[in-house]
Amino acid sequence: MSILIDVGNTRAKVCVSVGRELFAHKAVCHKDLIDTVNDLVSHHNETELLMASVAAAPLSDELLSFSESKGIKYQEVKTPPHAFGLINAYRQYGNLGVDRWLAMLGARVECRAPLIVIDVGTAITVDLVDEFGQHKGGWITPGLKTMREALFGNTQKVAGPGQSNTPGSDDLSARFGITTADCVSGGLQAVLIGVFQQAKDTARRTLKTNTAPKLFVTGGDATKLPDCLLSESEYRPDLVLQGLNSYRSE
Ligand SMILES: Nc1ncnc2c1ncn2[C@@H]1O[C@H](COP(=O)(O)OP(=O)(O)OP(=O)(O)O)[C@@H](O)[C@H]1O
Ligand SMILES: CC(C)(CO)[C@@H](O)C(=O)NCCC(=O)O
Ligand SMILES: [K+]
Repeated sequence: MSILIDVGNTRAKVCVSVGRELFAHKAVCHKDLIDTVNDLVSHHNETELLMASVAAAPLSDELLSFSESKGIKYQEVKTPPHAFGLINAYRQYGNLGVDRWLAMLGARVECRAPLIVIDVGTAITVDLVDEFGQHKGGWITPGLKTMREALFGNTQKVAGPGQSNTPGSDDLSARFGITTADCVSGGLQAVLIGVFQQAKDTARRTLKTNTAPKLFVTGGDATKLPDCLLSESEYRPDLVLQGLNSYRSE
């Protein structure tokens, strides 16, 4: 039995794994991580901690000390040049975010055909993998909350109390808004639709094929994608944790 920890820039995602099965999922803010892990450790014996982080180092150090104090095996996964049949496209392989690496691994477990992973978190990342497991590269763009905060932080009149600024299932990008709230929501949806469309086009051109690769979506804001994007995607909330599960030692 292992405890898997995916530390993102906004939140940490934690779960317990037995074989291929993941359960007891939790998403917590960084300051609650140790307590959450401690709670899981006290309810499950013979555990090992497996973690991957794109956040600042102190959290990894805290988890290491915690594991040592409990006498639990601890492993931090870093982005490798290749592993489990997946090949990193970055020449400076360690610079590729480990969450991007693990999400691709998680998708590859399920699909050996060409695939795109779109992770809608603090940042939105796009990554393409071909049928041979070769990562072909990707994109990094601001996430929804990051875009909203940048917009509101740099304008006087765009943010306002009571305005709903999250894109919903209503396709606001199909028409133009006539309230500030609709203009912002529609604008964010248009950005998302543009990223998806461009990802599919660029993937087809990169792979020199007319077939669109299978599209996997994950991340804390994936459920806020407009219906037209969700309906063409495989939604896997725990893709990064699934990838991390490949590293279990048991
Ligand atoms: N309870 C919550 N607390 C904070 N953010 C939440 C919550 N529920 C959903 N979200 C959304 O999830 C987004 C973060 O997604 P996620 O947790 O996947 O990011 P992350 O893994 O921390 O970030 P990244 O991997 O990009 O560094 C936030 O921008 C926010 O809009
Ligand atoms: C892009 C994020 C923030 C997405 O979580 C993360 O994967 C990261 O910090 N990456 C490092 C830069 C890179 O992947 O090139
Ligand atoms: K993430």
